[in-house]
Amino acid sequence: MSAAILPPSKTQYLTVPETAKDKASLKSFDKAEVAKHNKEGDLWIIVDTAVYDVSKFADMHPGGSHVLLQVAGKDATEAFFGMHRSEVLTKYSRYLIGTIAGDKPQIVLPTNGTLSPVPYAEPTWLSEGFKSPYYRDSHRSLQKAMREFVDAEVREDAQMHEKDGKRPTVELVQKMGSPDMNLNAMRLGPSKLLHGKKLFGGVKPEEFDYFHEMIISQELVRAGARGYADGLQGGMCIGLPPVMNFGSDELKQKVIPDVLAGKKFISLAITEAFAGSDVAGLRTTAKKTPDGKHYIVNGTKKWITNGNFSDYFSAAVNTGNGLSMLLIPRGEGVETKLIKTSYSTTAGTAYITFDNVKVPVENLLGKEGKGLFVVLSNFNHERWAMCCGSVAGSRLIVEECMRWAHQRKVFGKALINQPVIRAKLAAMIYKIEGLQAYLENVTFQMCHMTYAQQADLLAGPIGLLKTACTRAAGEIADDAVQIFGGRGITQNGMGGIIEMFQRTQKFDAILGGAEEVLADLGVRQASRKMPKAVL
Ligand code: HEM
Repeated sequence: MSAAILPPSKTQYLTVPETAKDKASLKSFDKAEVAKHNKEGDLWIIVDTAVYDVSKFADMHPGGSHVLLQVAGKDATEAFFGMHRSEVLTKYSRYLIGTIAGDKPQIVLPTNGTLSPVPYAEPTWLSEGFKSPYYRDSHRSLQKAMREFVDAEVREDAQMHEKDGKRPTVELVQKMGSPDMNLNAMRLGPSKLLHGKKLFGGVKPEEFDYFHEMIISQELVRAGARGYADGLQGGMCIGLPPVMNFGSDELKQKVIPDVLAGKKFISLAITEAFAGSDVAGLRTTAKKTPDGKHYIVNGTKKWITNGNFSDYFSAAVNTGNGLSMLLIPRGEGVETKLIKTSYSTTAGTAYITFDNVKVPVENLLGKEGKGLFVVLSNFNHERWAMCCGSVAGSRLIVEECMRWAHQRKVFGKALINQPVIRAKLAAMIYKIEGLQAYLENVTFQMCHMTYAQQADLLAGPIGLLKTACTRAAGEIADDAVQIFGGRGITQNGMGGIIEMFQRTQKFDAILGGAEEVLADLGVRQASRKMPKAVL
């Protein structure tokens, strides 16, 4: 891998008046003119040199009209930024009527695709002045394209469905799967599926590596909706690889193109109420019919991501001679119902019952009784992908805390002036910086190892990395809530992202292998490689 050392993509920021839809209609006022509009029904305020006529809005203001009347006709900048995210200004720009003549706005807002200027909000390789040996031009162009795509097309859908609990918009998934983007296929890592395809961000199929995949995962996290992140093809990322790697050619032909195009949906159905990480304890059975042409499947599955809207289930079943993997299409005898978990039902997390489901033997994935191998074969990749998301999620929290610590004033000064707050920020920062470096090292190894080498050498390190990520996420969530106070446990407003994170960070500590199991795996693997000679 060549060490391309390029400057990060340019950032672009606009002042609030510059983002107004109808800039031409904005007028120029002096402060004395604004001061005249200081009562109910005629209420103007100034926020960062922009003048808002909130006369009609006052009664609808979620914080009440009283607080607005207190600053009527005045500069309310400080009061405003103690209570709101800056995005509120663009969302309500319809009340913007002008600017204060001669004053220069201080607040700037990012345009779509922009890198954050907040220190530690971006990984080192995207921070101005820093270098990294891992990333080439194609990584940078993909990152830029992904950031723009998430800002322009994913975030709104994510925020809407995180709240209403409905599945991610199918048209968006189909767009991601279109021949112009092929983003769904890219989310499955470097594979034959990419050959000859046009890839998003101008990446050439032959240069696509795990760093590209990491960029996709980390950028999607910036939509700030944990349930939605799993809802948006989380099932495909783990449910399709068993078909890709162990299905017959006919099965692949039938299933893969439709799933990648977003016409059909798939999930991985392993866990049961009876068994989570203990895969050997599964009770779903598949018995062959006397003519040997079908399996009859009976049993249940629980916590199946995307299960509620999936057309296919890559399911672990007991075939009497051990565990086997079977692709079960939705049909007679398959029932799914939503489970309400701590995150949004947009993820489609389901409880599934298989009641005498007839499945053709051709749907067997791999060999009968050798399903454990199929299950294990994608575990490293799945866990590594979860690490990518977890680190990016934690980083988003650091960004939020940095902003808030500088914005929020208590006891007459900004929070950042309190040593106890700085100590919490320091602990957050060194955790994410350490974890991103750890992740990049593991990713680099993945890029340079065969599949067999990865299985031999990386299962332990990835298990430990995932444990480190999720332990850190727990501590970061805890510190973030303390920094945000009541807002950290309130879903709307300033602390919304913190609240979401503290409520959902545990998903990564449980899904894809429980934290304790993976930590133990890491040490057991190391122990197995311990040379006798040094004892
Ligand atoms: C252009 C002017 C304003 C707009 C469009 C606006 C909009 C909003 C919105 C959308 C919320 C809901 C929470 C959120 O999404 O952040 C809110 C809450 C609130 N606003 Fe405003 N606001 C404005 C000005 C002000 C000013 C000047 C003050 C104080 C003097 C204020 C005080 C509050 C308070 C106290 C809350 C409740 C916060 C909480 O529950 O923690 N607002 N405002």
